[in-house]
Amino acid sequence: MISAPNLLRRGCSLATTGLRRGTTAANSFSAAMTRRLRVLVDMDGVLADFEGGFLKKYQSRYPGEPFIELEDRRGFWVSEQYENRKPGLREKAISIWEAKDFFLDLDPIEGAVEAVKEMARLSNTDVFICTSPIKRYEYCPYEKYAWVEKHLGHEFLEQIVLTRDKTVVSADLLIDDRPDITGAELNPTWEHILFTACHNKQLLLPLPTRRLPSWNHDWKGILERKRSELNSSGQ
Ligand SMILES: Cc1cn([C@H]2C[C@H](OP(=O)(O)O)[C@@H](CO)O2)c(=O)[nH]c1=O
Ligand SMILES: [Mg+2]
Ligand SMILES: [Mg+2]
Repeated sequence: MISAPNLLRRGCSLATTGLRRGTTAANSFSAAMTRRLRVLVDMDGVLADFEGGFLKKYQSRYPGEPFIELEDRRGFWVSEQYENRKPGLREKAISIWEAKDFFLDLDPIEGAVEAVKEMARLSNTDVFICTSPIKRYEYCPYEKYAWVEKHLGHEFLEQIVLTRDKTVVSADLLIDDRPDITGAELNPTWEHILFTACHNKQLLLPLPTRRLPSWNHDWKGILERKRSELNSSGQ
């Protein structure tokens, strides 16, 4: 059994106050406390349609160049597959997401806005949007904030975590379309849930990686399973 001070340190909230007579302090504390679930939700490829937005702007800027249909996309990096298709396309691809308004104009992924708003309303649940800016920083960081305000509302600006290294952010779950998420922390606290995207749909995942195929699938079930795992392991 974890001690009450320990539970407090782990971020539990007091659901009720006061100890009832006839119960031990430890029992009262564990009954009265609820462990909050912290979920990181990635932005590009999970909330914002990076791949669809890229293809649309690429085709209109470079109408004479070959392009890759979304169903034929393979590998996380768009620029690598374009360069393999035709040498020189790497720079053209990069020019698309480095341009002004690329990140701001991205359409929301189907069901994402409703799902994340609903997730944030769940009790004992904290949701953060955890997203990596590109290193050309003229537009991208600003536009990511502006996108969140436009689609999720002003209050969601409190929930943004901008980082190039998601492994140093502590949480219970990270819902992200990138298959290989590595960084300075070799043992991130979160469990990665791979959000299915055109570039990762054919990948065979190393066990025990789990997928969320879309926002129309049972994301609540994934959160509830995690919540009960954490409760039963006493974390
Ligand atoms: C270059 C590139 C970036 N991105 C996204 C991932 C990062 O956002 P996010 O962490 O929100 O998924 C961001 C910077 O690399 O752009 C792709 O999804 N595919 C790409 O090919
Ligand atoms: Mg992503
Ligand atoms: Mg909540």
